[in-house]
Amino acid sequence: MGQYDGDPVIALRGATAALGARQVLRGIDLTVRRGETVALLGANGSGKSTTVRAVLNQVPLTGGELELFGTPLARFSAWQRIGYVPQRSTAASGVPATVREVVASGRLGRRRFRPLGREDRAAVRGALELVGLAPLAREPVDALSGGQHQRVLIARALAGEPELLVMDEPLAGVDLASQRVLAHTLREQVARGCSVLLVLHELGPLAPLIDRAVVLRDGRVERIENPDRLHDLACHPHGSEPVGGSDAALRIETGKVGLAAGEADSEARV
Ligand SMILES: Nc1ncnc2c1ncn2[C@@H]1O[C@H](COP(=O)(O)OP(=O)(O)OP(=O)(O)O)[C@@H](O)[C@H]1O
Repeated sequence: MGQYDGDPVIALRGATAALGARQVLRGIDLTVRRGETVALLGANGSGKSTTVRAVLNQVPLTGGELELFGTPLARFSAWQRIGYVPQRSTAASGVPATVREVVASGRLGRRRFRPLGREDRAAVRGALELVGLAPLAREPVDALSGGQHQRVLIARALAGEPELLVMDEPLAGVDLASQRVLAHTLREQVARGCSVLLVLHELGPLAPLIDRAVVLRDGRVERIENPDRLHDLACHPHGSEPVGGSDAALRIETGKVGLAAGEADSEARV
């Protein structure tokens, strides 16, 4: 953690999106800079997953702009630079596969259907070790617990050696031991310069790793919290105690961050 004057790896400005007939994102500004770890918080249905899926181009924007690694979405194709751990999914697909095979599939974007080379094998091995699954590498994924599945999905994302890691509720259904493994893993990723965007309900053991928490409400950014407030947020993740009142404009970090509803500042490091 420290100063983040690096280039934005995610720059989402004024993003709006709909699911079916429902307007789900109502003007989201979100910037994640190189080396930064940003948490998206908010109540159920506030739009966290949709924001993440918009960043990954899984949900089309109806308005606003998205740049990834400085490139407008329409021209962006380097998806192998991004590792994604989806929400509450399982690594088992019904097709028999070992832990190692699932993790190795995270190299597909890098090796473009060539057989696994030495670098690929080293990356897969490293990812398995990082999440503590090396001893289970040959096990069928179907035989794993929920928390172990989550570790497989994280290892799959890490195997691609991403520059940006996007995780949707990586702590969901994960015991404390696995949460600590995840905290260790994230720390390692950040140490090698990776940027991280993660959806969380509770900060838990990840709290010390978070540089900024962006709290969503009803498809908008309600407020942003810097590390000083993260301890309180760990106790009140859904903003039961808004700082300065929920309508007040919070001035954080550079002093440019206007957070009152409808006051999203495109300069803001939101
Ligand atoms: N396929 C869909 N069609 C219509 N509305 C949807 C669909 N999927 C989600 N929504 C609605 O979009 C809103 C935002 O959903 P989203 O999953 O982004 O919220 P979230 O903040 O990630 O919630 P949670 O914490 O429960 O995961 C919710 O009100 C949800 O009901």
